[in-house]
Amino acid sequence: MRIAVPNKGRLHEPTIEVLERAGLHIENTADRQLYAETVDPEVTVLFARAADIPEYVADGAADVGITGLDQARESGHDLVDLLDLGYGNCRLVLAAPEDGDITEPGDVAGLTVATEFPRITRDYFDRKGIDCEVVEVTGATELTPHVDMADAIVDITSTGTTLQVNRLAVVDEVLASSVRLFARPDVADDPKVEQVATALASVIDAEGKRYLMMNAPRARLDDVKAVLPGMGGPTVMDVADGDEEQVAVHAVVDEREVFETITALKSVGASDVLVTEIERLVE
Ligand SMILES: Nc1ncnc2c1ncn2[C@@H]1O[C@H](COP(=O)(O)OP(=O)(O)OP(=O)(O)O)[C@@H](O)[C@H]1O
Ligand SMILES: O=P(O)(O)OC[C@H]1O[C@H](OP(=O)(O)OP(=O)(O)O)[C@H](O)[C@@H]1O
Ligand SMILES: [Mg+2]
Repeated sequence: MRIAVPNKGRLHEPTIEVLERAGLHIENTADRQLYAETVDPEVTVLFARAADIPEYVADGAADVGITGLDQARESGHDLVDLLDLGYGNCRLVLAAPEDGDITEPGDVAGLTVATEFPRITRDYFDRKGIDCEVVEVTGATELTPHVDMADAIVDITSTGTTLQVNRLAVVDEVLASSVRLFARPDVADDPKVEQVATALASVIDAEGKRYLMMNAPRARLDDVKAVLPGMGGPTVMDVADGDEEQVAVHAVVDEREVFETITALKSVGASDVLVTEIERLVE
């Protein structure tokens, strides 16, 4: 099975990291190599531009691909969105000069909109029944309203800095995007594809979770359990050195609850509390 992943740009590093954490270690990647093997002999990685990945998957050059939802939509290919990987979060927005007359989508009627996403943009205006001209550019879209190339743009924003620097204001949201695992419809149910999706999901599910280990007085076990918000019940084990009074307790806790939980645990007699990260969580 082949997975297409971004070869450069902002999605490259986090994608490699999530694959590594899912246990799909990539072997001997010389920079800019097109293909790489993984520790799983059945899984090969194909490096491609984020924008080309939907095409690679649709054509069968790869079976699944990791890229932004914006890229999948722009490609127009029918792909199955298997999993949200939770990074590359951004919005495609309609934006126009701050001090101009465009304050709602309808104001663009009869005018020109520049974008790197012509298909998404045309679909958006078609759905709204707004007639405007869409011109495709390949970068620096934010400049076009200032050089009389366009009246408005449809472009990616996340922090809003680029729009602000270019004195553009958001008029409407066109699409909320994040990085997804996509499959070609004919392989979406393939056991190997499901195995990869499960492994990647386990990484996402482990994020923001911590594993707590502690000793607790056996007599206060119910109090200890009561303050552990964890998933399901905690694991309780006898302590090996034969101290009958103490048990070892392990639990998975939301990262945001760790601080309060430790305070509460101490107050019910827990000691030697260890907090560790979780690499994967297969539910
Ligand atoms: N500012 C941003 N914040 C979050 N996600 C973003 C942002 N810009 C782009 N993305 C996401 O990353 C994807 C690829 O963008 P990126 O800039 O990494 O690639 P690129 O511009 O195609 O790179 P290159 O031009 O170097 O090939 C976008 O399609 C979008 O899903
Ligand atoms: O809201 P912001 O946080 O400012 O992010 C938005 C900017 O990020 C992307 O550009 P990128 O940095 O990928 O540069 P590029 O145009 O070279 O792809 C996008 O094309 C916007 O220009
Ligand atoms: Mg970019």
